[in-house]
Amino acid sequence: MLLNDKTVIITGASRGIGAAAALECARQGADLVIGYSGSPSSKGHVDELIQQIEALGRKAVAVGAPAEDPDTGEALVAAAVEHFGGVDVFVNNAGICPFHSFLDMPRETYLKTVDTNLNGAYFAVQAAARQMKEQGRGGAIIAVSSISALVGGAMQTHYTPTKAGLLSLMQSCAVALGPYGIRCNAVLPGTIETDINRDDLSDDGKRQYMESRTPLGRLGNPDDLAGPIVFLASDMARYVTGASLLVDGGMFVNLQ
Ligand SMILES: NC(=O)C1=CN([C@@H]2O[C@H](COP(=O)(O)OP(=O)(O)OC[C@H]3O[C@@H](n4cnc5c(N)ncnc54)[C@H](OP(=O)(O)O)[C@@H]3O)[C@@H](O)[C@H]2O)C=CC1
Ligand SMILES: C[C@H](O)[C@@H]1OC(=O)[C@H](O)[C@@H]1O
Repeated sequence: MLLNDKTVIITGASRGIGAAAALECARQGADLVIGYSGSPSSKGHVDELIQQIEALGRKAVAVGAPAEDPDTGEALVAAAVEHFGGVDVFVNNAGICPFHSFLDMPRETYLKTVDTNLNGAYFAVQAAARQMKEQGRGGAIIAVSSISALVGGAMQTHYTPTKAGLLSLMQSCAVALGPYGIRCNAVLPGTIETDINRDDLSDDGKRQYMESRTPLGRLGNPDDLAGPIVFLASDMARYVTGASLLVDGGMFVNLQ
C-alpha cells in the first residue's frame, strides 16, 4: 500500500486518465476527492467511480466545479478537509484539447483552453499548497502536463503552451514549496486513448501515424498513467521534486 490512509484530490477524475489514477490511488489505500466539471452528463461516470472506490474499501466524494474558476481549488480542498481531515496529494489533471488550426483560432477557444488547463490549475495548486503548509506534514503535487510541453502541434497552438506552462509551474513550485516538504512534479503523457482524442484518432491515417511513432508499438491507455502518478505521489519518490516523467511509449525520443 503506497498511499495508505492518504487523502488524494484529483481534478478531471470522472473519466480517462484521472479516473484510472483515482482507482489506483484507492487500491493503494487512499481516500479520494473526485473533481469534475459538474456536467450532468458526467455524473453517471462519477457515481460509478465512487462505487468502484468504495468496493475497494476506501471513501470518495465528488466536487463538480469548473476547473477554469479560480475558486474551484478552494472548493476541492474544503471537501477534502471536511470529509477526510486534510489533503496529502493534489493531482491537477483536468484539461481540454479542442483541436483547431492557428490562423483562424476563435478567441474564445484559446481563452477557454488556457483558463481550463493553466489558469485554473495555478489557483488550485495554490489552494492545495496552502492547506499542505498549514497541516505541516508536507505533501505531493502532480500536474498532468504532456509530451506537448516539449513539442508542437499545428492544431494545438492554444493547448501546447498550457502544457509547457504546467511543467514550468511544477518546476517553480518545487522551489517555492520545497521548504515545506511539498514535492511538485509533472507527468508527460504521450498519446493516450481517451475521450479527449476520440474524434482525432477516428482518422485511420492519423491513428496509424501516431502508432508508428511509438517504439512500444501501441498508443497508451489511461491505466498506463496510474502507476507513474502513484509513484510520484508516494514516499517511493520522497527525494523527487521538480522532475518531469515522460509516459509516452518512447514517442518523444523517436526521431529516426
Ligand atoms: N489523452 C491524451 O493523449 C493526453 C492527455 N493529456 C492530459 O491529460 C489530462 C486528462 O485528459 P484525458 O483523460 O485524456 O481526457 P478526458 O477527456 O478523458 O477527461 C478529461 C477530464 O477533465 C475534466 N474536465 C474537462 N473540462 C473541465 C472543466 N472545464 N472543469 C473541470 N473538469 C473538466 C473532465 O470532466 P467532465 O467529465 O466533467 O467533463 C474529465 O474528467 C488532460 O489535462 C490532458 O491534457 C496529456 C497528454 C496526452
Ligand atoms: C489530445 C492529444 O491527442 C494528446 O494530448 C496531448 O497532450 C498530446 O498531444 C496527445 O497527442
